[in-house]
Amino acid sequence: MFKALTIAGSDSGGGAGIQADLKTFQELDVYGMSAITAVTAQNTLGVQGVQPISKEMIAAQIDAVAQDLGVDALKTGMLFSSDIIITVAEKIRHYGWNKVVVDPVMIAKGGAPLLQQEAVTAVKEKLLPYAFIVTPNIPEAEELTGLRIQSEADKIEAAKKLISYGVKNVIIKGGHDENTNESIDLLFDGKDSYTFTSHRINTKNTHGTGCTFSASITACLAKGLSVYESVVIAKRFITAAIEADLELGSGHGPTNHWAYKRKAGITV
Ligand SMILES: Nc1ncnc2c1ncn2[C@@H]1O[C@H](COP(=O)(O)OP(=O)(O)O)[C@@H](O)[C@H]1O
Ligand SMILES: Cc1ncc(COP(=O)(O)OP(=O)(O)O)c(N)n1
Repeated sequence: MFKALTIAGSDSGGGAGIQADLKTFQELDVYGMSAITAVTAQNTLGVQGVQPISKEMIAAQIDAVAQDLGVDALKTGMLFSSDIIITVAEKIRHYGWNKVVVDPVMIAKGGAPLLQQEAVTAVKEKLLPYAFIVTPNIPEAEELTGLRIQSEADKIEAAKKLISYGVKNVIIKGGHDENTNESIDLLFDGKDSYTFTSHRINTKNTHGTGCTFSASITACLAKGLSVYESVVIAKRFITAAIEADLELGSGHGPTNHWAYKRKAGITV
């Protein structure tokens, strides 16, 4: 039994956040656990409300999981404030967890802020030193490094800067690079870089792609796969999930978390 923890926000619409993470863990045969950092009122049209959880309650959720169930790997998603980031980083340090995937969630697809602007420094200084893998999209990588990203060389430069903050591996995702008909994710391990390419799927239903991708990586790390192997599986998982997108709601619909297993012919 492999176990993964997500420390992230709740998306009432079920497409992103904790809900996407737990669906992904389940589909990849990993037992999923959660520490909720914020509750959002959210659907495919956008975010209608955000209520952060107190840092004491977040710490209590993490302790409850750590002290009884155990954690093989964890991911962080929406962390909202500096206080929450510092609380989570302190728990990661305390429990000595090293399979830590940081998805530095900043802004939802509809434009709603999921991280306070003044908390960007806390991500860099307090959380990234504990990250085994960080998975920014292009705007997030630009915000964290202050660099403009327009080419593969720019992605490598930005990845090097992120490594200088103490991260072991960087994946800069290509979903926002709409100048190409491909979606190219770049992995940099501090020495070598690797690209993972899929055709760009023409759909508006990409709500929760980043959460689902980072949760897939976390599940694979929990099972003992290498970083490279985990990204291979995560890319297959998210591509299948976007290809078989769900026409739910009237805005940006969620991805299809069943698709990867169904593609492999596994049905119940
Ligand atoms: N239209 C698309 N077609 C194919 N893959 C996509 C598409 N949009 C996003 N992806 C993939 O989904 C994952 C999440 O990327 P991205 O959308 O950049 O993250 P985020 O949701 O954090 O903004 C990456 O693996 C990326 O390549
Ligand atoms: C509660 C919550 N967490 C994270 C996100 C952002 O998810 P992401 O996978 O980056 O997808 P989009 O917001 O780009 O659709 C969220 N919306 N809600």
